[in-house]
Amino acid sequence: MTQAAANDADRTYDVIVVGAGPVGENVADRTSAAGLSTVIVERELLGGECSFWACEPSKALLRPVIARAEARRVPGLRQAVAGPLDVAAVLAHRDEIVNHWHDEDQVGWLDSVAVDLIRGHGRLDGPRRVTVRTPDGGTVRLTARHAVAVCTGTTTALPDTPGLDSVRPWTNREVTSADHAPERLVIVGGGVVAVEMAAAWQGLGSQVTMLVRGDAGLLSKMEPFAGELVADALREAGVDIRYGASVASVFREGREVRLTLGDGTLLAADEILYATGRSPATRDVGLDTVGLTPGDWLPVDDTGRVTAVDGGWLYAAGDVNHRALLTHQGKYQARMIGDAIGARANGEPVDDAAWGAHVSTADHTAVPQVVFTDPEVASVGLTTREADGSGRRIEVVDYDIARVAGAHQYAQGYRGQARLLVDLDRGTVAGATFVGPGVAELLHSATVAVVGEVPIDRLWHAVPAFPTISEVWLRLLETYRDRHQPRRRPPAHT
Ligand SMILES: Cc1cc2nc3c(=O)[nH]c(=O)nc-3n(C[C@H](O)[C@H](O)[C@H](O)COP(=O)(O)OP(=O)(O)OC[C@H]3O[C@@H](n4cnc5c(N)ncnc54)[C@H](O)[C@@H]3O)c2cc1C
Ligand SMILES: NC(=O)c1ccc[n+]([C@@H]2O[C@H](COP(=O)([O-])OP(=O)(O)OC[C@H]3O[C@@H](n4cnc5c(N)ncnc54)[C@H](O)[C@@H]3O)[C@@H](O)[C@H]2O)c1
Repeated sequence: MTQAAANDADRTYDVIVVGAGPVGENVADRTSAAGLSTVIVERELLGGECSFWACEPSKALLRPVIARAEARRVPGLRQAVAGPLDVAAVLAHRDEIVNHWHDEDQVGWLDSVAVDLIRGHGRLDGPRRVTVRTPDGGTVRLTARHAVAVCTGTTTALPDTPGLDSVRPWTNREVTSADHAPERLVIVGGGVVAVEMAAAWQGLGSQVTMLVRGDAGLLSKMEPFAGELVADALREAGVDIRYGASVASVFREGREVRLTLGDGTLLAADEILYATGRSPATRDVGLDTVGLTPGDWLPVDDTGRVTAVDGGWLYAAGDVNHRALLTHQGKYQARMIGDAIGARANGEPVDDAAWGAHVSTADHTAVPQVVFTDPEVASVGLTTREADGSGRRIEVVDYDIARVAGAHQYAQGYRGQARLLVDLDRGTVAGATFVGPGVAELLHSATVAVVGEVPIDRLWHAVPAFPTISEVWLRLLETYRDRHQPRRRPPAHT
């Protein structure tokens, strides 16, 4: 039964989940599957940021931009896609993907997995208790027999730049739901949201200017060549990327946003997007009632229990625990956490050894991510910088993907780069990064290799089909082998 009555007095459930983004939904699904009565509290739309203002709409905007760029590299097809995109059709498709910002599909799914829904703003109210302020002004008081899971996600972190309050800056919400391409769009930031949205809106007709602080380049948390290749392509698409650029002040005059940069440069735009990272949505969830500080992230152990709270009843999953701000990784945590809550409540053993059924071990060593730009960036596990500080003996193996036969078939003038990090003591892959058109679907092979700790010797038997871009695996193995077993020179023929 969903949509529990708004002012249904006090109610008791086995499990209360606050926040019905992709992560909260999955926690609730698993606790319900364990036979626990479960209620989920959501103040906006079921499906959360990801479904309506992040992953889904952003990928809908990017897909035609990437497809067109790729088609333009295929001889014989290039001429057919020389023109501009049909922006109205792209936006209409985006609207369909987000179901016009309605969540009845998710409500139906919740019903099918026997989870109750209460619409409203949830706040902790002491141990195991949650109070919900409902849209009609009512209050529902909930008590959990076993667990409360906070899955409230994040919002855009905005700096305190003078004037920012008054300009109505775009965040991920406006940039993914806009109904037209602004003529001039300034993007502050050089991370994942910034590069994806720069690619999308430049492709849809805006003149994009990126203001990137410092000199670390784009995508600074990834291998440096990732940001470099993406920057090259963005520039070729017409994006103006300015490094070492900060916004000193900003104001809106009429419809125009006026900026003064740190070096005194003046800039004008129609909209300004802040893609400057995320803040936990914990300011108003009653953390103070359980001894925590409002606005903080919620660090957890590997079974998802909030470490700073006694009693083991409070869990946090997804963005809000700050482990990996990605939908798939949050949903992975949710499955483990939901099952761990179920095991504990049912008096069953908790399998909390590394890689066990109730722990999110992969959060530490094997987080996959794809950046959906042209070229795509796909990475999992350690980067070279992380390896440097890890104390592990790591060897870096690089290969130019353009030299792979599958890449020649894929696109004329293919540009791409692959990097494997080999753990020399274990003889396994510790990390991988692929940059290039069409590499997103290569990533899961690397994730399996990292999580499965597949020995390099065994990887020789995983034969990539010819002529696919996956043959880069073979070239990486050959590069590694030839370094360790230099070719011997055959004797001269006499
Ligand atoms: C532009 C953009 C693009 C992205 N693209 C990708 C991508 O392609 N792939 C990927 O893996 N990740 C992507 N991400 C990250 C992804 O969106 C997040 O990792 C994911 O949404 C986290 O899910 P969550 O359930 O933890 O939080 P959210 O999706 O933020 O959901 C939290 C939910 O909790 C609700 N809530 C909050 N407080 C309360 C309260 N007090 N009471 C009741 N309900 C409450 C909110 O309304 C919301 O529905 C992207 C992020 C952005 C900003
Ligand atoms: N395809 C995907 O998987 C995908 C897509 C989008 C977002 N996400 C996730 O969402 C999260 C948020 O993305 P994001 O791009 O907002 O964060 P991010 O941490 O990737 O990048 C933030 C950027 O803003 C800059 N910045 C921070 N504060 C600033 C300030 N005060 N002034 C100027 N610049 C500042 C940083 O230097 C960095 O370049 C990330 O963790 C990301 O993994 C994932």
